[in-house]
Amino acid sequence: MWERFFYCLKQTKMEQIYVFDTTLRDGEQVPGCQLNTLEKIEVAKALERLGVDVIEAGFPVSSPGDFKSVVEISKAVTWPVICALTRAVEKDIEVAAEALQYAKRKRIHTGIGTSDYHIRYKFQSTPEEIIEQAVKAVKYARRFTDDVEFYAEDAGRTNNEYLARVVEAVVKAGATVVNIPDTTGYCFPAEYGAKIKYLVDHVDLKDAILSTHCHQDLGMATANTLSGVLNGARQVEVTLNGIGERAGNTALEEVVMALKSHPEQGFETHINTHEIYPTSRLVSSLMSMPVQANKAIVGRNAFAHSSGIHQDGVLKNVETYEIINPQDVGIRDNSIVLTARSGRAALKNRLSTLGVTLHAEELDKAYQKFLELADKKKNIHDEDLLALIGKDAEAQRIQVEYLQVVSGIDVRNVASVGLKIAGERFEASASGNGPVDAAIKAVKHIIRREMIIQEFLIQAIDRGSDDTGKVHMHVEYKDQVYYGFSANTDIIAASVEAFIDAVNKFEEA
Ligand SMILES: CC(=O)SCCNC(=O)CCNC(=O)[C@H](O)C(C)(C)COP(=O)(O)OP(=O)(O)OC[C@H]1O[C@@H](n2cnc3c(N)ncnc32)[C@H](O)[C@@H]1OP(=O)(O)O
Ligand SMILES: CC(C)C(=O)C(=O)O
Ligand SMILES: [Mg+2]
Repeated sequence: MWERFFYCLKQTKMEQIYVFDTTLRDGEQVPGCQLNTLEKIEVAKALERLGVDVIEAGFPVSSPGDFKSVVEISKAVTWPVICALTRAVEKDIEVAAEALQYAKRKRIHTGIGTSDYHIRYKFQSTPEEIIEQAVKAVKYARRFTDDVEFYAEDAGRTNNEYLARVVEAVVKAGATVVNIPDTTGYCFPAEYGAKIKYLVDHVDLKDAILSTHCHQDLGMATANTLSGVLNGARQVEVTLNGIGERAGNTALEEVVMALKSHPEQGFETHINTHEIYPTSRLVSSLMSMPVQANKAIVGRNAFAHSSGIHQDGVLKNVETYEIINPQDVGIRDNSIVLTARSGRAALKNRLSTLGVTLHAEELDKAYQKFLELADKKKNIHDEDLLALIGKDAEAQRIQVEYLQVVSGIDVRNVASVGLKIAGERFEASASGNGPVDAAIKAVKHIIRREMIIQEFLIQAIDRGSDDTGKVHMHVEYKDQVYYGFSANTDIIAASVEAFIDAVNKFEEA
């Protein structure tokens, strides 16, 4: 890694790769992913924070809703270029220009299919007529803006010689970006790279740049995009989480992090990578498109280590198994997931974060118990561990038998608690300013000591409303502070248990 870093320092200049995000156009073509205008504005603003250069906001002629969204996004967003898609049809171009009227910087993206499949079957046309229509469309679009991008749909399956003629013609007509889509995700990386190189070598591109737009039908979208960049493309068309038609588009996060992780290749983008994960989450939740757990960069497991050898390595030095710092993409931490494939190092580390230090022999014993449990249970949580090493409720002098709480808005918060102390049962009720206050007061009616809660921290372990809440508590008694801990999906129960955990410590002392 250092070698790459020093190589990079020696490089005089990194080349800029422009990031063209089409989450709101190609991504939104996915059934079930349609967003309303307000949601699109929210995504557009997130894309602006992320630092994309171009936002493809929609296809205005396709519906009044899409038209309105392009208008509103144009008003809401300041920095990125706002782009609208059209066919090589005058009406589409006029409507796009109208939708873009409020954009601070606007681009019309027009184009037509150039492969034999499209020319013969879709248009029943000829290669010469298609070039004519393409040129006409670009010239027409230039009447409304001098930022015109042309797409040669199905360029991936278009003969290179003919494609070069199309590109030459549209650049002469005024296109400043020419998009070479692998619309069907058919190309091999070397083939796609060679296509871009052929165009770079055979077309005068001093007034235009080439763009990649790759699809994922064979799982090669990112590889093809990078191959395009290495061979001369200077814009990449991508979507968050790789969403898009059929199997999807190239994922923004993959290309950006691949370029960032390989500075020796000499490319940079304007992306603020810390915004990648929050933007990915936003897109996933608004579009109701879950991200697969093993998705590169943004999947739940992308930085999770579950096998013992990996966990041991990561704990010694995270670079043994991580090529990206999760914080660089906006993920707070890497996670060590305890499973039957974990080793002693991971177990020891997790126990120490719970305030438990074990000697080698104790650790061996705990590890055997841990393996037995892990063979039965998929993931081992903190409360499982505490129970495992003997901090289970059964072993404590004071145990919570039951807890019942009534709380809510505009009701009195009351709690009833049953405790078992040295085998004998005690019950009490109390009210408080909240459910936790009521429950702790009820406990204090039973255990009549001068106890003061000094610190009280509730944390979610993972995420989601079904998550386990961890409670850490410092309870002062007779000028000494005792630590209490519990984890429970019910945070009120966890709070009472943590309090009792601390009380047990001074009762035992
Ligand atoms: C690869 C891509 O992602 S391309 C973008 C895909 N996105 C969309 O299709 C957006 C949603 N589409 C729509 O709302 C509609 O299809 C519209 C408004 C664009 C067109 O609707 P309609 O006029 O009803 O046409 P329809 O969808 O049935 O057929 C498409 C027509 O456009 C023509 N066409 C397709 N692409 C192009 C193009 N790039 N340039 C010129 N004409 C084109 C087709 O040949 C067909 O023409 P025909 O009816 O003369 O055979
Ligand atoms: C409209 C074009 C750019 C497209 O999405 C494709 O060819 O995949
Ligand atoms: Mg596409």
